[in-house]
Amino acid sequence: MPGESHADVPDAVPLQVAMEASALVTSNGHESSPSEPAKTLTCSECSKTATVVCGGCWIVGFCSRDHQLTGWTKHRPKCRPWRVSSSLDLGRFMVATRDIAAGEVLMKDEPLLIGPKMMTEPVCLACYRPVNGEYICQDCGFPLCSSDCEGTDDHEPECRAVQDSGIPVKVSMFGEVNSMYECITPLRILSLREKIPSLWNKIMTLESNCDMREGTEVAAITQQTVIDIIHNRLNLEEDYNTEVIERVLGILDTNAFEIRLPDSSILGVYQKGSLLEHDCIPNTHRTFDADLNLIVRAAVPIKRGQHLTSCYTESLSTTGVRQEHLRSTKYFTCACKRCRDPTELKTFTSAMKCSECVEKQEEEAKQKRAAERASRGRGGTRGAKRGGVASRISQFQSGAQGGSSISQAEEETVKGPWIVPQDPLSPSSTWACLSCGNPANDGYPERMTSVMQEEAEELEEANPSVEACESFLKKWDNTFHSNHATFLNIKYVLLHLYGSEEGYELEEMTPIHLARKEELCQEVLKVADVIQPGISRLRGSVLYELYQALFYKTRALSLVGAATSEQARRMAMEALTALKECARVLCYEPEVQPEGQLGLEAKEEIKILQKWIKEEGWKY
Ligand SMILES: C[S@@+](CC[C@H](N)C(=O)[O-])C[C@H]1O[C@@H](n2cnc3c(N)ncnc32)[C@H](O)[C@@H]1O
Repeated sequence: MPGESHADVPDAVPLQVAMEASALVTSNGHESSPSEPAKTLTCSECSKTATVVCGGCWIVGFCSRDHQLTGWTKHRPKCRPWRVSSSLDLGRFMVATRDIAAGEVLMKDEPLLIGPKMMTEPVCLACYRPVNGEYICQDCGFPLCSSDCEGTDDHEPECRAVQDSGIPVKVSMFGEVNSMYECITPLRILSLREKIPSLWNKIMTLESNCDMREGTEVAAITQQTVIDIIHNRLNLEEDYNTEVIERVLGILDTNAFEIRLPDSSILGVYQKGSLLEHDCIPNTHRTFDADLNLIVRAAVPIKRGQHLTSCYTESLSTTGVRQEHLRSTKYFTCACKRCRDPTELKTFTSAMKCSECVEKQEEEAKQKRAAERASRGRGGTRGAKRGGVASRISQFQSGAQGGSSISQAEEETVKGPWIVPQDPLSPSSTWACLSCGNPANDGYPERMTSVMQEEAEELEEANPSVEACESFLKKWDNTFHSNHATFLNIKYVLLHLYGSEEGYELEEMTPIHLARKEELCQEVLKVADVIQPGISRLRGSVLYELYQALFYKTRALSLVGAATSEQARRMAMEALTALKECARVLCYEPEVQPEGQLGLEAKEEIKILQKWIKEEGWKY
């Protein structure tokens, strides 16, 4: 159109280039290739033979750049770098139609419906802040935060249903899960059938897994709670039969996203977002904006033809836990490359230690040390052994020179003394040691893992301290791999406590404690880089802590003259690299979230750190 700005119109890609890339994708053997632009592709403006395709989607053709520009207003709402495909195994899924850069927005999706979580403590049914019963809705009795939240559209369905039942709700326990809330989000969906049929129809297109859900424990539990409340407490049996409620429950189980708000979490149902396939190593990253739109970005570069994936489960958990969660709530067995590999891509996040092999290795190491001592006694280097603090500080300095305290982990091979499931996709798999091949006793890994897991949960709930976390790790160190998911969760807590707990404030921390903080950050990051690569909140928040550990370490060692200026410069540059990566990774997080705030702080601190490095006189 004359005078219209074309600043946001994607490039025109010559048809030949698009076709060659398409052939490349197919010949590279990616799981699925995008629909190749047909040789007879026509211009979507004038129907002449196309010579270019839109560089935003690589799907729609034009005869010229001019027609691409004139057609942009029409094409723009549909222009996206992915298309929907389907298969028998996966149902519908999304495939990249062109190469996508990390950070690129793949979709912005408005919520079809928002509601409280099924298992929630009482929250305001309009703004979702936790409530204490001081204010209740005059019409239905559900607690709200104030009169401002009364009469909102969101709260209308349950409010009307309770009013029609003639018996107001009475919530008397606060701060703990209340079963009355389980029916609210399902009821909000059900009410759309009459109120907004177009929205209802969209929600009904989502996968419900109803046939798989039937007869399961999850279905039995919801029968007792949700269906009973809707039928018997709210007298809505004639409006909503069991079948339709179960379908809605299935849709919620399968598709609802949990949205973190500053003081609570809620559920959101999204149409496009629901088509993302699961992978335990996702290639997309999601956030929610202030209007609760779902924003999905590429977490890593994505190649044309690759599926777009998201992680439906807790990625910092063992294969057994992830598989069980996916089977019982999403009704499929994940066969991603992490799940299929007993070592989980050498992260060993489910592995136990084989005590016999460890003892054997320790004995061999002892004999090797003794032999070395004997050879030193015959004229080798004298006084090489330095114990305790001195050795930790020297380790700490060598870290600054490019060595790493986790180099042992670097050398880990799939032949280590690690007990892993032989068939990780089977819940009844046998476990065996990768080194000696001996199988573990039946059920032993599962029992030990759940005992440790329970203890870790108690620890996390009890406001843990540095001391408590360290003794937990020490207690289980002989039984589990140091990258076990439960260890990593405790290490994540611990690396934050070093630097914040009273007595461990950053300014006060000893070099040894700073070294420990750095070591913990490196250990968690090393796994996070594999299981949550690229743009990830986990990586971002650990990188910030790593920057702090490195910065204070540099300062502490420089102050006491324990680092040469070259070493100090190198450590400071490492701190700067961690900080820059942290800012890059967290720049997409909403400001209302702690990670968003951390990203902003990181951005500011980059300038301060650069100034400091300059003032210290180190070149960079
Ligand atoms: C949120 S939906 C994804 C969209 C869905 N495929 C559809 O057609 O509507 C989740 C469901 O998709 C299927 N699914 C997603 N990821 C999968 C995967 N990695 N392997 C097998 N099935 C998967 C499962 O049926 C799962 O319950």
